[in-house]
Amino acid sequence: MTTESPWHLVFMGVSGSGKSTAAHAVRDLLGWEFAEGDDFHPPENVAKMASGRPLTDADRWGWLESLAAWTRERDEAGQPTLLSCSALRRSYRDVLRRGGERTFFVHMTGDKGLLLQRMETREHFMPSSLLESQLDTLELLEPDEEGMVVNVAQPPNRIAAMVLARLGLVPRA
Ligand SMILES: Nc1ncnc2c1ncn2[C@@H]1O[C@H](COP(=O)(O)OP(=O)(O)OP(=O)(O)O)[C@@H](O)[C@H]1O
Ligand SMILES: O=C(O)[C@H](O)[C@@H](O)[C@H](O)[C@H](O)CO
Repeated sequence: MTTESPWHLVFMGVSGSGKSTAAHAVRDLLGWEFAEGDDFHPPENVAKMASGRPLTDADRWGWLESLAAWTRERDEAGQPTLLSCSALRRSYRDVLRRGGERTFFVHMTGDKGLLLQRMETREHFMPSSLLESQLDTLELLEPDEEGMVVNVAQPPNRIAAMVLARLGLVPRA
């Protein structure tokens, strides 16, 4: 009997696009282990963003590697995962795909006005002034990348249901 590789769902998109919220909603349905990408940033990265300066590729590589390593560890143990990570560029997603064969990206999108409004009404180290550079850096999923696009202007439980339906996953009892 062959065992299929576990799924690794990465909720991607610019800051404030609702990655963590959607991932939590999916976790509530599936019970899979979840990692918040922001928690893996070294303190220098967080300090840089908090001071209103965007990260560079060089700032991001080590962080992405640590996320791929977290995923890979679980992949080898046969465990599916959920991760929130901006994964803005194709090359960043290439690193994350090393975490496991069945990596699937859920790209959270929304109008800039809505994202700004949501960023401004939450407590977070990321200033809304960085949204512009996040949008400039973003590279959309390419046709050969496994994933889907979801508009964040709908309730988290509906987003979660769409993700499960797309992958044929069934909520735990
Ligand atoms: N589907 C939704 N409906 C209503 N509000 C939402 C939705 N998704 C997220 N929000 C709100 O928008 C804000 C940003 O959401 P969230 O923290 O999940 O985004 P994020 O992409 O993980 O952000 P970051 O990458 O900056 O940490 C939060 O205040 C959250 O409650
Ligand atoms: O690649 C990046 O620039 C970072 O991941 C940011 O996106 C933040 O970590 C996150 O969005 C914080 O809110």
